[in-house]
Amino acid sequence: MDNTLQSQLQPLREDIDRIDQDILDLLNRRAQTAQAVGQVKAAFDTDGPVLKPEREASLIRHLQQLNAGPFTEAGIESVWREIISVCRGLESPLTVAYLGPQGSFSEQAALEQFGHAITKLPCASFDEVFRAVEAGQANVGMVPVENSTEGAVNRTLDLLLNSPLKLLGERSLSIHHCIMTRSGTLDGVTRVMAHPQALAQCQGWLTQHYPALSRDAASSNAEAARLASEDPTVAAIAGAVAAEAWGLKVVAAGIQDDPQNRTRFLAVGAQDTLPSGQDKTSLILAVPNRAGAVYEMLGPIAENGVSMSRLESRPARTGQWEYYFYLDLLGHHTEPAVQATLAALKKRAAFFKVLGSYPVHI
Ligand SMILES: O=C(O)C(=O)C[C@]1(C(=O)O)C=C[C@@H](O)C=C1
Repeated sequence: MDNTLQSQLQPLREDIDRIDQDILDLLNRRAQTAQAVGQVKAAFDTDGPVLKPEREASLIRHLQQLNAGPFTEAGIESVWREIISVCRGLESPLTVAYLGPQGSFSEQAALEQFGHAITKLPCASFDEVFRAVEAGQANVGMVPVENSTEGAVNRTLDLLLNSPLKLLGERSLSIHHCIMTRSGTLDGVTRVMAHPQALAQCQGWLTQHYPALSRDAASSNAEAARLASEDPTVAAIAGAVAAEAWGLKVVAAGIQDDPQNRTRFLAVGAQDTLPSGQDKTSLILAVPNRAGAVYEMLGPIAENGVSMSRLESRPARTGQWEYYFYLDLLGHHTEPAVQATLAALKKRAAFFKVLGSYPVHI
């Protein structure tokens, strides 16, 4: 028997070649079917969006349930996000706005959520992301809303309060920060730049290792990387993707104070999202400034057996110690228990705004 490595590998690789050809045929059948879906949508729903977040989420969850392995559940999600991305792109291109420039964590979140077959629209600020979607220059926007170390991203909360856009998805990303420079060392570096959130997430490490470096805010980590690529006295804190995007060398990786550091991103758009089977509803409330008001506000949530996964407050800027409360409830706003809860909350609240229902991302 021929026992060389090559002779054993060859038939297995021939198997893989045949399987790949089958997959390719199936992918093309899927792509043609998606094009047919696109034509039906165009015929019935002249201006309706091609993107159906509820269908994408339920289809991926269903495949994960069917999966017998050894292909992993995470693998199913990332592979099908890309398959759907290409199919969706054949129906109609999806433009996604996010805080740039190239290499930002927002870009990574956008690519993980919508796949690589999108048109990217990197913006200079969160405000610009909202403006781009509101003006129809982008179909959706992807913005960070909370970080596990630093808490809420306040600008996003304020924009959600005033924007007509709705939430259509969420995604949580592991955030591993690196410190990077042109040379790969900190020789000659006098200051470190990053988004204030990232500087805060790495403050312990910076104080311990480089207390003398001045810490300067940039509009985004990727922007700090871009600046560091032009100035050898600047180090940037950003993700490894940004180092590659801007030709920088990583001096130290994983410098965030919490190794489990995560950021949750929200997708915003002009469309409503139907139930996917596992959804969240986000809303903003204000209650009168009197004793017991917050306790009473939460009553209908418990009475209807609805779970609250998040409660955040923001000053209402009235100078009266009044607050907006940002709530995430489990369930779609069309589910009876959530519907009853929202109706009761609306009756009690001085301000009430549903931001939208969207598929839960685990
Ligand atoms: O089912 C649809 O509505 C489609 O357009 C197909 C498809 C897919 O590729 O599965 C593509 C885009 C939508 O966001 C959802 C699903």
